[in-house]
Amino acid sequence: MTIATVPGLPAPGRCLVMGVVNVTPDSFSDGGAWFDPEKAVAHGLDLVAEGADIVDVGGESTRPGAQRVSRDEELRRVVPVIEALTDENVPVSVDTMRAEVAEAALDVGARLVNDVSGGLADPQMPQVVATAGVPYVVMHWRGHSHDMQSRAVYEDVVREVRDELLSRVDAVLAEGVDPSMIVLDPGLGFGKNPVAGHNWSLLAHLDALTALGYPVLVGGSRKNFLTRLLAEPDGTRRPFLECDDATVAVTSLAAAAGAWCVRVHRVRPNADAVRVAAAFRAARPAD
Ligand SMILES: Nc1nc2ncc(COP(=O)(O)O)nc2c(=O)[nH]1
Repeated sequence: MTIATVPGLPAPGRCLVMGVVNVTPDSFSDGGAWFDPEKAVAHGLDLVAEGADIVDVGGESTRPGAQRVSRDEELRRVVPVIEALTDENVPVSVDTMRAEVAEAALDVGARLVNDVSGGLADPQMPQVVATAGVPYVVMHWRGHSHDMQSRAVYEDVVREVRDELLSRVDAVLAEGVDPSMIVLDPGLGFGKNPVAGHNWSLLAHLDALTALGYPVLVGGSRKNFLTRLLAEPDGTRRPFLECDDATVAVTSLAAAAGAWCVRVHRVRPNADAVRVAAAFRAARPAD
């Protein structure tokens, strides 16, 4: 059982750990903590010291209901942070839906483009990625945050997410993106109804995506499906910042199921979890 690799990124024989640096005032679980560029850079370096293989830098909150930030504001937020981190040889991915932001990030050394819209938000994105020849995360997405939850309706969420991702893959391949550079992501929390269990269905059937032959990235860290699962008997939701232990459990499950990478806010415990999962997978006969 090998975990797929992506050229130009670490291939340590285990699930990778992508540490999150949101340079935003309003991301759902850590909004504002790293809005100051110096704090953002220091946090990124801390995440690498804790074991992050990649640092994901984003400047636009994608929490449900969020309004978009301007291109110029997004550029102002992420480019200096990415440049400072790449100057320290940190492998950085840029979390953006905008081709111009991706281009600017690649120009200052970002090594991967993480596009939550899978190329739907900006038709120029696939060409930017194809020209740069860098890994491209194509996440399942059904529209911008302000109304994405209205689209969280499925007959069969696993089949529909798989099929919609494959149609995005066809679209970006047609724009010249190299198939070896594509990473798929089920988009946990994006246009998925936590009450309907969509996120758990996708996690429990990750093989529907890993079987397609592309590396799979899973981003479940601190998300609503966890705050709901861990709610008090009276329904009071677990605070986001108290969902890091549950996130580690999700990491273990995803990595054991063959995920290429997990995207997390707390790195150290998840870096341990992917090593546990690698030992577990190595002890099982090849699937
Ligand atoms: N590829 C990928 N990127 C993402 N970017 C942001 C968020 C939202 O979480 P955050 O606001 O805590 O960063 N989730 C994902 C995700 O699940 N997958």
